[in-house]
Amino acid sequence: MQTLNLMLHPELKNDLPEKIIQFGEGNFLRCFIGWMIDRLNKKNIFNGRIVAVQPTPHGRVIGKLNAQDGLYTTVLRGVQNGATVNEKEIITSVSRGINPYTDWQKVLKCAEDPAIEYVFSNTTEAGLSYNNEDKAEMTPPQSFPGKLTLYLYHRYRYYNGAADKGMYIIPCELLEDNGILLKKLIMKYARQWNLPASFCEWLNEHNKFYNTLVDRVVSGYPKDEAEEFNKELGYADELLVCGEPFHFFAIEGDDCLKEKLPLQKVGLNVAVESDITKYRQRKVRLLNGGHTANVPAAFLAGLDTVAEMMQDKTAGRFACHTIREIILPSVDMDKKMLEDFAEAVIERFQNPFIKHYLLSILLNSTSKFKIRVLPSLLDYHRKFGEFPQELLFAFAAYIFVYKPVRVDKNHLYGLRDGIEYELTDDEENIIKLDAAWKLYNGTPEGAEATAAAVIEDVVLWDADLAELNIVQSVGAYLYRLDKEGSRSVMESLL
Ligand SMILES: NC(=O)C1=CN([C@@H]2O[C@H](COP(=O)(O)OP(=O)(O)OC[C@H]3O[C@@H](n4cnc5c(N)ncnc54)[C@H](O)[C@@H]3O)[C@@H](O)[C@H]2O)C=CC1
Ligand SMILES: O=P(O)(O)OC[C@H]1O[C@](O)(CO)[C@@H](O)[C@@H]1O
Repeated sequence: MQTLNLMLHPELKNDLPEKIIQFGEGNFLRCFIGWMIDRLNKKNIFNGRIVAVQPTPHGRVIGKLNAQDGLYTTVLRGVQNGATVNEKEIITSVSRGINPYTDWQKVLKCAEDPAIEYVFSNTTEAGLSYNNEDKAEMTPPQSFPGKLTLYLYHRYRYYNGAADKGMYIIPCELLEDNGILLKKLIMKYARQWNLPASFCEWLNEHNKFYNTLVDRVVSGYPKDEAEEFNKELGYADELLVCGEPFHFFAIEGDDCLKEKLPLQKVGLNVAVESDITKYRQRKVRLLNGGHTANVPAAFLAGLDTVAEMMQDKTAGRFACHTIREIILPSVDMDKKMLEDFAEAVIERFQNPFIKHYLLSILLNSTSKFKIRVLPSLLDYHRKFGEFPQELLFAFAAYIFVYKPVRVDKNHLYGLRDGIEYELTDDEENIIKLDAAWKLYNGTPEGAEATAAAVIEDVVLWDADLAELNIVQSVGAYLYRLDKEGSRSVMESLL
């Protein structure tokens, strides 16, 4: 089988100028930014390509990307507005990849190119951070913000701080106020490395950092189906990336960016607005909260993926009910906007092509519960004067998955149907949950003591939940989970 490249598909060659430098070459960026820029180019709008830079020394993508002349395939599969979507497309918006650990000068050369005005990134949440060991003399520094500092400093010097040579910097890492954070990190490097104050002024005045929120589930390379894809497409593509049709990109920005990068013009689901808080809240509460409120109970009921959860007669109905009837009304936002988003989330969760494991979602459940579910529990009470039983049960189900058979630092091992499973969370959280479960002696009083130890821990929740008087109810659900099992409790709540 031949590999996808320009020899195989010479008609895909284009000579569009490079306009974007992108830190990251992972699945998400290829199926989101690369795909969006391709959409623009195919409509003759942006007419520019992306240079992708590998963020860590251990990348395996750049070699393949260059061997394929920057080409790769996106496969978007799922149900959207009731209709089945199955779109396969060769993306031609990436010109080349650079490994900065062997070719740092090539990266700096891009900083000299006046046409390259945009920076995109997705280096995972871990990548948007400061590394004390980074030095200005390194070629390159380890961290992404360190690399970008030197990149921008090179551009600043090359153009003598020209006002019109600043960059549009659009990080896509899933962190609140990611643009502000990236700018802070760059400023910190500039100070730490004693770069001139005039460089910081240039950064401040002539470069724009945007906060964003990205949303699309990208499952990556379809290992189990690679053979079938190769046969169907007529070539082998090691960078083939699968994702869902749904996509949403919110950018906290102005009309200037809307005009320069007119993503909406080609029908992309993009919002460029002065405040993106509502989009973040909508996603965190309904999509991520929809996961965290339902996944522990579904996992305890013996299910393994989100699609399985949604197909299950009990867990699926329970998840839809919790999202539509409990979480949604708790959020203060335009009702129609929330309803549309909730229906889209339910459809996305039902996507049979995406294998999203419940155990992956259970990662760091304590902080997830605090940020994603607790606000819905509290807001519902504030608005309707009572606590929703579904979320009290969700609280109990979260505590129940942490019932340990043993713990090891930041890992906790539980037992489901006689088989061990592994959860990962902060070590301090694991210690607390482990200690709370030591209070359970198989009685309703023991379950209440366990619930109290978790709920009344002010550090876990950054709040004093004792005054809510929910311990008794959560304790009772905990006891029922132990005696009846998750499925039976869910059924009783429907
Ligand atoms: N796959 C998805 O559905 C979505 C993923 N995301 C986020 O995007 C990020 C990347 O996901 P994928 O592209 O699916 O994964 P991937 O494994 O394909 O790509 C990961 C990328 O991050 C870089 N990276 C990893 N650790 C790093 C570090 N410590 N410092 C700097 N760079 C680092 C890698 O070099 C690579 O470029 C994740 O943090 C994820 O939360 C966001 C929305 C959807
Ligand atoms: O609820 P979790 O575990 O964060 O998973 C959320 C999923 O939704 C996304 O936030 C979609 O944008 C992805 O990062 C992830 O695949």
